Amino acid sequence: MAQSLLKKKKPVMAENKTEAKPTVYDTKKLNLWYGKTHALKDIDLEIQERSVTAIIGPSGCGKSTYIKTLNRMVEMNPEVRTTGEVQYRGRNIFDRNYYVEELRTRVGMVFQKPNPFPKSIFDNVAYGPKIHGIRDKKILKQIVEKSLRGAAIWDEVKDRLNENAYGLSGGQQQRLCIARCLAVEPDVILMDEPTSALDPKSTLKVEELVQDLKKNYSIIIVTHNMQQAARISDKTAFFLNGEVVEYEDTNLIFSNPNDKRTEDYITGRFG
Ligand SMILES: Nc1ncnc2c1ncn2[C@@H]1O[C@H](COP(=O)(O)OP(=O)(O)OP(=O)(O)O)[C@@H](O)[C@H]1O
Repeated sequence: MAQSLLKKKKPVMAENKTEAKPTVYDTKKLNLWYGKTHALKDIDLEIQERSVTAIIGPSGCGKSTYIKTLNRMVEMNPEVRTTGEVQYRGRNIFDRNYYVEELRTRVGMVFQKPNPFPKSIFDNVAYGPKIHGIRDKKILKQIVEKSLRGAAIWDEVKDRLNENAYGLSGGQQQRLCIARCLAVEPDVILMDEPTSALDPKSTLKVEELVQDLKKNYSIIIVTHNMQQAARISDKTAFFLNGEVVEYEDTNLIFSNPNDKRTEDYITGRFG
């Protein structure tokens, strides 16, 4: 499949490495069980701010579970048990006195299938700020415009803000969901296969948007599409059977992987 992604092996030069940025998430020896299923095993990952981190790996290897742990969404399942730490900006999110609401305000999420609310385009974006107590119509208008511009969809919807969001195309709905995320000014955006339900043109738009958003946000994206990981991410983590096999600068992982299993996966030998 992705043979072309793996260029001829070259010795790795230190200067090929991207410069380290401050850490936003530091996962230490994270283990997670769904009942008896051990889905995440001793995950150690340090994620840098204002960059795009791709999580790749075959189906069932724990990618979604990992990112749903970062905003504690996994906890909605009463069977889930975790050990280890996930530090967000230096604080363990599993600490008893860590408010999950606070975490979710800082960490937004975009899902595989666009999931706008059955409301107008305007109300979809204004929803979060309203929940946070913003009532002033002028301020809400400003937030909505800024968020829609930030999600590169303003020009397409500015004349139909009061129309139902369900009238938008799938790609537009996904960018609207990104705008809804931006409206509460998050720090991190988690994306779980955000383009898998989109056509190639909409996929390209979302990929361009992700590249643009990383100037201001830290983005962690699960993707099955290795070309996409290679195109848009700075670092890539390759998961297999609940473990991180390799975590490296994306250009290195796709040109000179350290582990044979990574090489086999990115060249399409399995998965
Ligand atoms: N709600 C759940 N209850 C029980 N087991 C689960 C649950 N969700 C996931 N699992 C199991 O945890 C493991 C990891 O699943 P996860 O969905 O995180 O993988 P994934 O890499 O995101 O897969 P895919 O690419 O197919 O979405 C799998 O063995 C899966 O069967």
